[in-house]
Amino acid sequence: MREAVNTARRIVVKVGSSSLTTAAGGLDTERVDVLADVLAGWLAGGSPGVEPTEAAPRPAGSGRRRAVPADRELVLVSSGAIAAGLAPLGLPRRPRDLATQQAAASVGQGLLIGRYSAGLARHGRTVGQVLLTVDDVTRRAHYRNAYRTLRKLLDLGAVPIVNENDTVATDEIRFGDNDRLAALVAALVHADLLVLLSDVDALYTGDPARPGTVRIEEVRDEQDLAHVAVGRAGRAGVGTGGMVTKVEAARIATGFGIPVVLTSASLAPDALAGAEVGTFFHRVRQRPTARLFWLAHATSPRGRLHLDPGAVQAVVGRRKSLLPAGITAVDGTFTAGDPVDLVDAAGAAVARGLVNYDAVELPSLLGRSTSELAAALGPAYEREVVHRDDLVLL
Ligand SMILES: Nc1ncnc2c1ncn2[C@@H]1O[C@H](COP(=O)(O)OP(=O)(O)O)[C@@H](O)[C@H]1O
Ligand SMILES: N[C@@H](CCC(=O)OP(=O)(O)O)C(=O)O
Repeated sequence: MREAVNTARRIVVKVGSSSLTTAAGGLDTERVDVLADVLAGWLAGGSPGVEPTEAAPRPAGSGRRRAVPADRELVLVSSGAIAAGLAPLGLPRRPRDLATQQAAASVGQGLLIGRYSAGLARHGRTVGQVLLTVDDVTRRAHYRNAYRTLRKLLDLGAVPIVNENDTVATDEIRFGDNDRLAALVAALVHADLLVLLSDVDALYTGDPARPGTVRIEEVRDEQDLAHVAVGRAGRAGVGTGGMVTKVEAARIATGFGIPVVLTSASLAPDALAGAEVGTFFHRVRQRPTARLFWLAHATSPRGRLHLDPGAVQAVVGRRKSLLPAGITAVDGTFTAGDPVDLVDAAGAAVARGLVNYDAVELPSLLGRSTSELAAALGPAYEREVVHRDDLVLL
């Protein structure tokens, strides 16, 4: 039994397109219903899977509805909009071009959320659709807004169902995969557990279609992943990121202190009951503050500050603030307060931080000491370019 699963009170469950679609294409309504039953079972505090899963609708408030303890909260991140829109639009396979994907998502998202609404209503649960773009979880003002909406839905006892807002997301600003989005949502709501459900029951040492690969039961650190061939999306042809994005999502979540279970949708009842199925990623002990986590994983840097080797050593090795003297060049257009990357001589990003100057101010300050700047320009110029409290190492 997994203690971290059994004690989790607020969870984020992400389900992939491959677990929600039929072999012929289109939404597998039966599988959506089963998932809704399993999730409602977990919310009700019982052993999921013991909860009745009959397909027939049952009136809300009927005698069989369980009392709902308020201490369990669930956010569902569901893919499947594009896949669900294919059959209704007569599309034989997942389109490659963005416009057709957006059209399919537009049709499919409604069908998807409609089915979840009906499925969870059978258990007296209300769902709320939350469609997010990258900006909503990367820009700080939006991030707070997204948090407030999710928090309010949870407070009102609803189940937020999140997906990327595919119909407006362009190639440039797209997440493209919901695994990373789910990890960011888990961090956003301070979840106790992230559950990634796919069409494969666990992370394997290599492509599970090949003979000889074995299930990885748990991952404690990067060492455990050293010999794993993490591959792209599966044969179903509807998923996007494959294991690459799931392992990346697990890294993000565990780095925020959130353990992750990766398994198949069909094993979800066992996984949620704490059984040792799938792959369990242990949390990495050190938990950054929410603000620094946001800085490392959710922001898009607005510029780059090039550091000389001494400044890299000071910032990375000694955790010092970045001063103008150690900067050799500046790229990008940013204003004070924006996130920027600090890069070494080879151009590799070593840290990210909130900059204290506008981009236009910096060139004339580079290479000069703070005391020299203060004497020449006034005490306001004594400030660090990036303060160490606003810095996170990458
Ligand atoms: N090392 C691995 N272990 C498990 N699955 C893997 C591995 N490498 C690649 N895969 C593939 O990743 C697929 C799951 O990813 P994907 O198709 O994107 O699913 P989803 O739609 O659930 O996000 C599996 O079907 C499997 O074929
Ligand atoms: N937003 C897209 C999901 C893209 C995606 O991440 O798919 P998947 O790899 O199946 O989780 C959709 O709803 O179709």
